This record gives sequence, structure tokens and C-alpha cells, in this order.
Amino acid sequence: MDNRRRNPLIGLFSHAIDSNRGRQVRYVSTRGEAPELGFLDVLLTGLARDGGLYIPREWPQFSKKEIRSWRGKTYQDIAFAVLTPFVNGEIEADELKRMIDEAYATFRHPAVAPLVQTGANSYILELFHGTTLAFKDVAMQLLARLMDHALAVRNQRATIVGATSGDTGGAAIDAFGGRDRTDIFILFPHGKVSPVQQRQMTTSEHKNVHAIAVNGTFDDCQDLVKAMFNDIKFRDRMQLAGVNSINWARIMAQIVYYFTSAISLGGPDRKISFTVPTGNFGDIFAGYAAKRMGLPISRLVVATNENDILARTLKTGRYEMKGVKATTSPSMDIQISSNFERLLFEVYDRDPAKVRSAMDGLKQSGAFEIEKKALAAIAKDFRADRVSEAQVAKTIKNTLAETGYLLDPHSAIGVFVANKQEKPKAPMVTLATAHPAKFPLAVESACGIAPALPSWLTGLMQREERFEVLDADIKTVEAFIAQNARIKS
Ligand SMILES: Cc1ncc(COP(=O)(O)O)c(C=O)c1O
Ligand SMILES: N[C@@H](CCOP(=O)(O)O)C(=O)O
Repeated sequence: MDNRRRNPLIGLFSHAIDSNRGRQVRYVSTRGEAPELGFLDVLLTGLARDGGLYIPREWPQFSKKEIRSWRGKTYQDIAFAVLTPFVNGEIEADELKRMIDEAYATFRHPAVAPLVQTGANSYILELFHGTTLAFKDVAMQLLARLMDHALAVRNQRATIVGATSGDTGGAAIDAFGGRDRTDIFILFPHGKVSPVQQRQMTTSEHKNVHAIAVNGTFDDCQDLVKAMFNDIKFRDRMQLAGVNSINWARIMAQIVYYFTSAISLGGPDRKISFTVPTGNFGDIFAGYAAKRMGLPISRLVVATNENDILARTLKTGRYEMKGVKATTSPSMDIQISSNFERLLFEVYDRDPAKVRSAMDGLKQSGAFEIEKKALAAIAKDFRADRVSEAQVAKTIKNTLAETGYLLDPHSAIGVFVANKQEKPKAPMVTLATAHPAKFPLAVESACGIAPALPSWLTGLMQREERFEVLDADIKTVEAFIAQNARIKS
């Protein structure tokens, strides 16, 4: 039966679906040695079985006419149009729409991701109106519903493992807590997240939630998660699934707000630039994906803290690990930016052998060089800069004094770098990735104001904590998960 006759929702966006009809979005691994998958498999797979990351075999395309027709539509409607080709008919349209509506009903702002003007051509895209006050909620609330749906359809359960430098963990625990088909284990670096972030992970009352404080850094946590996925026996036995941005569905959901914000500012008939506080390269890669799908984007600007591996790489072409230092933007205290592998795959014209060779170099010597042609391709779309701790504090203070806007340290990194760009003709949108109340000490020391938590988090700091402290050792972590997950061998 023709879907459009059966379902009025499809009629609403039939032109968008028409342009992608016949282009079955399948997913391939950046390392080229794992099977090609459809959407539900990619959703439940996490890391590819060859250690790579899944990415659409072809980018869905939207014409300017199609994008223009989304003007005046809600965030939810645009999400439905943008996500439909990725889901590729594996979820009924009305089911997908229901999940999108439910996910964004948890947001405290009717626009979901509102834009605030802070200068003649400068805007802030507020991505922190979800339950845990960070941009991670945007994707995580949808991901939990998509996974629940996929597991129910297949009558399966999953053991979710995730690594966090502070925000992914809280968002995932909020979204997956109490869900019957999943147990969730979140690894965070012990003593290296903010007190609010820690309590968002350690005070859940749900039995399926397990917070693990790892004696190590975020990179150690991320390595452990990848090692568990690469331990094929353990992965299959525990039916592992991932909630980090290694999971394509996370990136997919983040693509939407590039479209909604650009459309509000006159897109697609005007190019827009974006500055993105960056750590694992997931959020800015979602912007790159939006561009590849037809959204006119002028520039994508990477903004890092003093852990500046990406800013160095984009300048020199050498990706080189140098050790992580603790900053006032702990969620970006990251060295190995997982999603950079997806960009490498693109700029190496999708040659997985080149990606494998770069990743081998990283594993063996902590570094790799990017070929000149690929670096030039990166330079066409991206700019990058780093921000010192003193500059973060000064940006919070000055932005408050000049515009009345209170930034969190991560968003301040974006604003500093955006302000440093030569004055572009295109409007510059800086992504505000967290609410200042998640980092009250850093914000107060920068500007004298300690932002209060919103009402739904009242009492968070007094609740009893429950977490395990473990060494950064794969055997120890796997043993803990095997003992506590409801899936047994
Ligand atoms: C508040 C905040 N800002 C920025 C980032 C960086 O985003 P990405 O890792 O997608 O580059 C993170 C963590 O990922 C974060 O939690
Ligand atoms: N900053 C992140 C790090 C993990 O990133 P992800 O996007 O891959 O989940 C965090 O807050 O945990």
C-alpha cells in the first residue's frame, strides 16, 4: 500500500521523502571490514565489529526547495523530515513521529533549541533545555525511545556501556533509567567531573543504572568501552549496545538543530556559520553531515579548551596525543576524538585502508599524519582555535557585562572562538552546549554569580550517591558488568 495514503504524516513531508526515495540508506564501517547494516542494526550495534564507526553509505539529500518548505514548522516536524531517510522505512512513520514528540516533550522550552541574538550577526543556540541541562539530552531522549522500540520489535535485551567526561553519562542515565529491556553501565573519570554532573549519574534510584568511577581519565573510560566492544565474546554474551557518539543514531539526532537554527536565520537562502565547543568531534560532525545533506553552511569552527589536539591537528595536519589536563570545561577534557575518524573517512574519499592505517599509527605511536589533499579538504569546511583557562573566565565575565548573557565554560569557549573569527558576512551561531548551573564554581569564580539549579533538580546535591570505584582495567570492568547485568551467559 502507498504509505502516503495510509499515513497522513508522510503526506506532510512527502516531497522530502520523495527526493530520497529509492536511496536506501545503508551504513558502512569507516574501517571497511564489518558488514553493511540497516538502521535498526546500526542503532543496536555501537562500535562496528572491525573497530570502526558506522556512517551512511550515501548522504540523504534535501534540495533548497525542500528545506525552504520547512520554514514555520516545529522542531519536531523538522526532526521527522530530517530523520526519515536515515531510518529508511525500518520504523513506521507514525511510530517515529510519536517517539520524536515524546522525546522533545521532555524539554523545558517550547522551541526545544531556541536561538538568542547576542550581537549584530551573532547568535547562541541554546541546547541545554533538556532534563540534564546539556546538549546530550537532544539525542539521548530520542535514542532511548528508538532503542526500546528496536529491542521490543526483536524481543531482545541489551547491556549498554558508555564513557563520559560528565554530560553523556547523566543524559543517558536519565533517558534509560527504569527501562526494562536495558541495563546501563556508565564509566566516568573519578574526581574529574563537576559535582552536579557526578550526582546526576550517582543518585538515580533505578536498579538498571550502574555508575562506575574509573581511576583514570575520560580517554581511559572511552578506551575501556571500545575494548569491551572489541572483545567479541564479551560483546555477544552481554549483547552490548552503545550510547556514545560512536552510535550513529546520536549524530543523526544532532543534525536536526543545524537545520532548525539555519532555517530560523534565513537558510537555505543564506549561508550560516557555526562555532562548536568540541571534544569528541560528534557535535561538529553532525554539522558537517547537515552540510553534506544540502544545508548551506559557510564555516564550521572547532573550539577547544587547552586540550587542543583538534586545533593543533587542523593547523598542522599531525594528530598527536600529548596528555590531558583538567580544566573548568571538564566535558571537553578529551584527547582521542572518536568522531574525527568519520571525517577522515570522508576526506580520504571513503578509503577504509587509509583510515585503518591512521588508526594503527595512533595506537602504536600516539600520532598520525593527514595527507595534504585530505588536510586541504578539511580546511575547506573547518576552522579551529583553542582557548586558555584565563580566556574562558574572561569571556564569561565580559559576555555577562556586555550582553547580560550568562555562559557556562564550554559555551564560553565557543563564544571566544566565534568572536575571534574575521567578521563573517554569514550569521555566526555558537552552540551553547550546557547550562551554567552545571558548573557553578567555575562560573562564580569567573563573574561572581553562582547560577542556581532549576526547580526539577532541587535536592540533587543532598541525595544519596551510589557508585562503584574501579581501576581502568578491562578484566575488572568486564567482571563487574557481567556480575551486575541482567543478561547472563
Ligand atoms: C558541555 C559539552 N560541550 C561540548 C562537548 C563536546 O562535544 P563533542 O564531544 O560532541 O565534540 C561536550 C562533550 O561531548 C559537552 O558535554
Ligand atoms: N563530553 C562527553 C564525552 C563523550 O562524548 P560522546 O558524545 O561520544 O558521548 C561527555 O560529556 O560525556
